[in-house]
Amino acid sequence: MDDPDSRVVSEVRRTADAIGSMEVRGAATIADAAAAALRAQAEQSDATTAADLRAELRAAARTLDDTRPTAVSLPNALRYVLFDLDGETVEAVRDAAVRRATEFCERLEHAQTDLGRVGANRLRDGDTVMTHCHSTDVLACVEAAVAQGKSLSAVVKETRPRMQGHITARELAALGVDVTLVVDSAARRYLNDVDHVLVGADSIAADGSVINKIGTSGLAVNARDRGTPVVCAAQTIKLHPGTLTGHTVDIEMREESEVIDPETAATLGDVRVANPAFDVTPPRYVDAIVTERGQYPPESIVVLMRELFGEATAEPWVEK
Ligand SMILES: O=C(COP(=O)(O)O)[C@H](O)[C@H](O)COP(=O)(O)O
Repeated sequence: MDDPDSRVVSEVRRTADAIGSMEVRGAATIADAAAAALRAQAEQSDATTAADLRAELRAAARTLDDTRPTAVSLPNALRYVLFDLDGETVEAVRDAAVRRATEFCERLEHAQTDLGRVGANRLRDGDTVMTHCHSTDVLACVEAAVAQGKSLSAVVKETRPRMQGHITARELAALGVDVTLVVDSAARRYLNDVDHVLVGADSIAADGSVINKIGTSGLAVNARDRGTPVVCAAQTIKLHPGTLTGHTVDIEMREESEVIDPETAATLGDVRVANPAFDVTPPRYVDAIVTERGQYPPESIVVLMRELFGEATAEPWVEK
């Protein structure tokens, strides 16, 4: 067979480009798109042997995995779809991949709904939350609380440099939440007025650290100083199995041009621009991690991780 990389279908390449350019963004949305892309690879492949189709699916998974490094939901999605493709015919492998991908996307949706119900229990009628970036898991909590008849307000950080706070503000306002948008540096000023800081996660490490949009850790430290509880809404797809065996989470560095346009940068002289996309909030600054399986103090998340992953962190798209 020719090089399996050359047989990756255009839908997979388009999805990979969309994830890399952040047209598709946010950990859960990325996972959903990646699973759907693998399904497309299985459906559209013209491989003639089961081994060829498996090699193609692995190549597609590598293409998707090479896009953004921090959200573990992406490799977790790929791992889920490629878990058990041992069939002896093309049809058997195709059916298994399509079934696993479909199942993954359905589970993701249900998990978010269940997580929303768990998170909503923390929110009381009349509460104000502060958000950072845009997280569909956070939105699910607020949406469930609103569905329970609670009236909520939100202070929304705009989240430089990509301004995902604008998406959050729009979506919360559409739910009927009373929204105040603030610049990131105004967050501390408003922490006395809020009842909860509510953030999402791209990865959760075995020690309970929360890896989320840059600025989360500073917000959490300030919240602790003010006595405001910090809650992280994260489906179990955000649990990072590699951290069980001591690996750290790779923090994505993005383009300078997201921070400052090249013309303005040129007027500054010899200045370097750094643009880390995520940071690590240590568990001592996080009060609870809300998952679809209930709420956990960050220090006990490792128990759930062992239950879900065992000690196995094999990556089936890496050729052995
Ligand atoms: O940090 C971000 C998004 O960063 P980016 O915009 O760089 O992808 C979100 O808080 C998490 O991904 C969780 O999102 P969700 O709850 O939707 O999975």
